[in-house]
Order: sequence, then structure tokens, then C-alpha cells
Amino acid sequence: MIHSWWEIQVLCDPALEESVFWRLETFGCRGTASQSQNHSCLVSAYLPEEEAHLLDLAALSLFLRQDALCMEISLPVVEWNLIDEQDWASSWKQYWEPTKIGDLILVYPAWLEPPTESDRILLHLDPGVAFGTGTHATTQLCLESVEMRLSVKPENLVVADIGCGSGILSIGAILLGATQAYAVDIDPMAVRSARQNRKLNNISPEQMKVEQGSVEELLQFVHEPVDGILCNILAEVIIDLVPKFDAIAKPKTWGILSGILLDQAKPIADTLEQHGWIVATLWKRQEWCCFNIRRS
Ligand SMILES: C[S@@+](CC[C@H](N)C(=O)[O-])C[C@H]1O[C@@H](n2cnc3c(N)ncnc32)[C@H](O)[C@@H]1O
Repeated sequence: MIHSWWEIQVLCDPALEESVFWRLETFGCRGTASQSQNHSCLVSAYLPEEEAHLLDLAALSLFLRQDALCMEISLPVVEWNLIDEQDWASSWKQYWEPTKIGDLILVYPAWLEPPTESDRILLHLDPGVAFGTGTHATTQLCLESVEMRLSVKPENLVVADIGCGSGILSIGAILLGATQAYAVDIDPMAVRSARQNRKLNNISPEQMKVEQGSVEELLQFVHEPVDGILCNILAEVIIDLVPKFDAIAKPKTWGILSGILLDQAKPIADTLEQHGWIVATLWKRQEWCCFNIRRS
């Protein structure tokens, strides 16, 4: 069966780019990518046809225009077209390039010939329809925090990756020295993508277990509390998940939470405090922030 996708393209002022990413992500888009075009920015994003009606797309366009009006910048041009899965695969891949993250990782598109020599650890990735190419600030903040946490070379470190998307955080953690990662995502397409990327990076299914679900499902296969929790999901979802972290945490467990807009930081911090977590550091990039947390 041919699967059709909406290709949504937004030509906007670069100042609007982060809002556009956020709106598209909230809308449920996958494979979001951007490229510079003269003094503008072209953001492309993809969504299965059955997940949006024309009216939804029109409303999205209206929100994007309202965002630009509030920021007093030029209005974006928003267009959408239906394309089939094969076109989708080639459409967005052309915009994605190898991306350095932190001091150690180089995220490398799986369809490009890898360099024979590199002073970085190569993380091979084909996210398919899943979120997590490494180009988004929220993923970068997470991976940089993982690098910082693992710089002390801990032994037998186990992480849980909630909302794994392409698996980029679990794979990154293992390449940086974690012994074991448990990854879950409610989206079956993300589960498929994370498993494929695990294979691309020569990681065994035992070392990186990937299952469909969330914290509840994680509990069925994680029998010991983990050392680190990685979670890059929208703030509203994180607020619901924080009370469930207890079940997989021990007194020294740390967490890295991303996907949080700066103006959502306070409710997240309050929720964490109410559930026995301390915000150790808060890293910012553009309008996003990433919480490094530990038990109080
Ligand atoms: C922003 S993406 C993050 C992907 C990847 N971890 C990264 O850092 O780039 C968020 C992912 O969380 C998943 N998700 C959303 N709500 C969830 C929940 N309650 N439990 C588990 N996964 C969830 C989505 O399907 C999506 O793949």
C-alpha cells in the first residue's frame, strides 16, 4: 500500500524558525528540517496523511502567522502538498547534513559514505519518520548533557530513554560509555527506527532494549532502578511523567529533561521539587532549556 504524507513547507524570517519547529512538533510532524534561503529560512516537515485534515493545516498556518504578528516580523508563507512515502524519503534527506554535537559526537546520515578518519565518535542515523536527527536544539542539549555526565567514565551505567524517537540519545549514551540503555516510545514508527539505528551502530538488542510504550511498559523489563533518565518530550508530557520516575529511580539517579520552552521552566521545576528532585543545572539554547536533575 502506498502511504501518503503531508509535506508542510514554511518560508519564514529566521527569527520565527524556533516557533515554527515547536508548532510543527506539537502538530505531530516528523523529519523536520530547515535550510537557509537568502535571508529567509525554509522549514520542511512531514506528517502521515491520515493524521491531519485540511482544516487542521489551515489552523496551523493561522497559528504560524499569529506568532509572526506577535513578534512583529514578516508573515511566513505556509504551503502543504501530499507526497508518497518514497518521495518523502528523498525530500527531507537532502537537507540533512552531518552534525557535530558537543565535543565528541558526529551524527552521520546513514546514506552518506562515512569519513575514513574522524576525531569524533560517529553516530550513524537514519531516523526514518521518527524525531531525533540531532539537528534540533532539544536533542543537542540532551546529548551534550549526556556527554558531561559520562565524562567521569562511570562503570556499569544504565540509562532509561523515555520518548526515544530515532534512538539517538540511547545510542549516544552507549557510544559515550553507558553499559546499557532501555528505550521506549509510544510511537511504533519510532520503535522501528530506534531498532534500525541500533543495528546501524552495531549495538546489540541486549545492550539497547527498545520497546513500545512509556514508563509503565519500561517497568516491565527494567528490573533494577537505572542510573540516568533521559527524556526529551514536550513539557506537558514531562509534567505527567515526573511522578512516575520514582519507580525507576534510586537515591543517586540523575535525569536529563529536554523539550522544555523557557517559559515552561517554572511549572516543570515546581513539579520536580514536589516529587523529590533538584534542578542541578539548566542549560539554554534558543528558546529551549534542558534540566539536569538529581534526587533531593
Ligand atoms: C521530541 S521527540 C525526542 C526524540 C529523541 N529522544 C530526541 O531526543 O531527539 C519525543 C518522542 O517522545 C515520544 N513520546 C511522546 N509522549 C510520550 C510518552 N508519554 N511516553 C513515551 N514516549 C512519548 C514521541 O513519540 C517522540 O518520538
